[in-house]
Amino acid sequence: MIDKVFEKSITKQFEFDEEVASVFDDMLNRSVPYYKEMQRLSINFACNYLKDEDYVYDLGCSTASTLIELSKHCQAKLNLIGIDNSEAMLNRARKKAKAFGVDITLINDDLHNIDYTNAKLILSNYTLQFIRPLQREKLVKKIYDSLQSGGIFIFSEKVISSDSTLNKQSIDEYYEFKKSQGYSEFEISQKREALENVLIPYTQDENIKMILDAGFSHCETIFKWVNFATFIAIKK
Ligand SMILES: Nc1ncnc2c1ncn2[C@@H]1O[C@H](C[S@+](CC[C@H]([NH3+])C(=O)[O-])CC(=O)[O-])[C@@H](O)[C@H]1O
Ligand SMILES: O=C(O)C(=O)Cc1ccccc1
Repeated sequence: MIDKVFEKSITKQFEFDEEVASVFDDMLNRSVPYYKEMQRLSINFACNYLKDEDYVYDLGCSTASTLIELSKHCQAKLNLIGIDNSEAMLNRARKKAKAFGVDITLINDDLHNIDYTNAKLILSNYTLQFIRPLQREKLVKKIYDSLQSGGIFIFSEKVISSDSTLNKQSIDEYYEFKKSQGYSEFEISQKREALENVLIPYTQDENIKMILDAGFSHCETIFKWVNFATFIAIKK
């Protein structure tokens, strides 16, 4: 279904409710530049590290697109676990996983409550940005502690620039992208307002610092388009 959520006047903050879930795949494809390419790269890099019986967790799995694609592209027989606290998203995830014949354990819970023990790969595309800063640092520490040695964490985030001029230019560039995807100026500004204080982006350097502070031995970006970045972090 086509995303028209922000065509009407909005009075509440952005939420992953039934209305958003019903158009979510279209929303993501039209709102995140190079979403499919970022997903393809996350999966290809992930597959380099995976072998049979490994545990893979997707934090903020939404409609399970990434886990379904991962299972199609990786040779290894994996234990796939998707976590999200939106039942509306998980309903769609269950239907899609069934339709594609992919076995995924889908858990409705807050990301902080999950035991990620023995994870080989933890994925989290465009989800940490919705976690409050102090909680975010805590979650990343938990991710680090749970990974096996040699395990990896791949995540994507909307980022900001610490240079205010460049930051403004990046926002302008992003709005041009959204216009090119068919969103009107009204929809763009409505969504920006709804996301205020809900989506809290860090700079690229802040993201890398958070990862290294948690204990990871290495972190770098494998993809970046203006203010959207994908990172890979490695636990020694
Ligand atoms: N505290 C939380 N606990 C559990 N889930 C949460 C929490 N906060 C947010 N979520 C969930 O995180 C997901 C973020 S969307 C991820 C896209 C996906 N990774 C994709 O590549 O298709 C990104 C976006 O919409 O920008 C939503 O489904 C929320 O319900
Ligand atoms: O659409 C936006 O304005 C964004 O900042 C990215 C985004 C995409 C999908 C859900 C939430 C935020």
